[in-house]
Amino acid sequence: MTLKKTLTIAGSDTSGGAGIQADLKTFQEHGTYGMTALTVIVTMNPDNHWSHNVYSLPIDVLKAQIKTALSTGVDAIKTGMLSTEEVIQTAGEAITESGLDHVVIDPVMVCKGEDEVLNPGNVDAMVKYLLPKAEIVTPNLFEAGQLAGTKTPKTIDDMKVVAEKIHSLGARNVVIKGGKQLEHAKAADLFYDGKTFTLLEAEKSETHYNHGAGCTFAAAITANLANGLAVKEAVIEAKKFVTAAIANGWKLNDYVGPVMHGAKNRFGAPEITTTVV
Ligand SMILES: Nc1ncnc2c1ncn2[C@@H]1O[C@H](COP(=O)(O)OP(=O)(O)O)[C@@H](O)[C@H]1O
Ligand SMILES: Cc1ncc(COP(=O)(O)O)c(C=O)c1O
Repeated sequence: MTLKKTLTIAGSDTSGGAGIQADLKTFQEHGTYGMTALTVIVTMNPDNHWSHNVYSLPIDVLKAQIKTALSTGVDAIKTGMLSTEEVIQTAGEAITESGLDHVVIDPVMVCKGEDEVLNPGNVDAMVKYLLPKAEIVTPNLFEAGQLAGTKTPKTIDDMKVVAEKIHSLGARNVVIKGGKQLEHAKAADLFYDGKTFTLLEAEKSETHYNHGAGCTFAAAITANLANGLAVKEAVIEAKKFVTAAIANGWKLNDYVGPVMHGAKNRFGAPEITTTVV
C-alpha cells in the first residue's frame, strides 16, 4: 500500500501544539505520510512567562531537507513559519521545482500570544514568491490585512474586499479565518475561489486552549488535497477537523493549551454550515 505524501516547510514548535508538530499529527490523522523541512526551532522559556525564542536554521540545511523530501515525490506542500525573505524565496523555489498544484500557504506572521511580527520584509516576499503559487492561502484577519496592504478586516464585508485583493495577487483560492477575533456569534471563515464567497460557520468554543489551531487547519487542508478532495471540500472538512480540535483543547501548563489534533477521529465531526454571501 502506498500513502499520499505531504510535505510541510515550517518551524518546529518545541511545545508540540503548533508548527511541524501540529502538521505531522494532522497528516497522520488524515492517513497521509508526513515529511518536514524545518526553517526555525521555537523554544519557550519557562523562567520568563513562556516567552518565545526563534532559532533559524542555516539556509543550506533548509535546502538539503527540501531536496530530500522532493526527491521522493510529494503530493501536496504546505508552508508555515518562514523566518526571513531568503527562506520565503527558498520555499517558493521548492514549490516551483515540485511542479505541484496542491500548495497551501499559511502566512504565519506572529505566534499566538506574541505580538511581534517575525520580520517586516516578509510580507512583501510572501506576496512576491508565494501567493502566485498558492492553490489556497489561509490568513487570519491580521495576516489578510497585511497581505492585501489594507487595515485588518473587522466585518464580513471587509473580509470580502480583502479576499478579492489577495486573489488578485495570484492565490487561486483564499480562506480568511475570522476565528475568535471576528465579532460574530459563530467561528466564521470566508472562502473565496475567485467567483463565489462562501461563509463557513461553526460553534465558537469559549476556550483559550487554541494553540496550533491555524497550523492544524492548514495542514488538514493540505492532507485533504493530497487525498483528492476538491479545494472547497478540503476546506470544509478541515474546518470540521479544527473545530473538534479546538473544542477539545487542553491545558499543557500555566501558559499554553494546545488543540487536540486527533479529536475529530475520536469524538466525531461537528456541524459546519456553509452559506453563499
Ligand atoms: N474559539 C474558537 N472556536 C471555534 N473555532 C475557532 C475558534 N478560534 C478559531 N477558530 C477556528 O480555527 C481555525 C484557525 O483559526 P485561528 O486560530 O484564528 O488561526 P491562527 O492560529 O492562524 O490565528 C479557523 O477555522 C477559525 O475559525
Ligand atoms: C513554529 C510555529 N509555527 C506556527 C505557529 C503559529 O501557531 P498557531 O497555529 O497557533 O497560529 C507557532 C506558534 O507558536 C510556532 O511556534
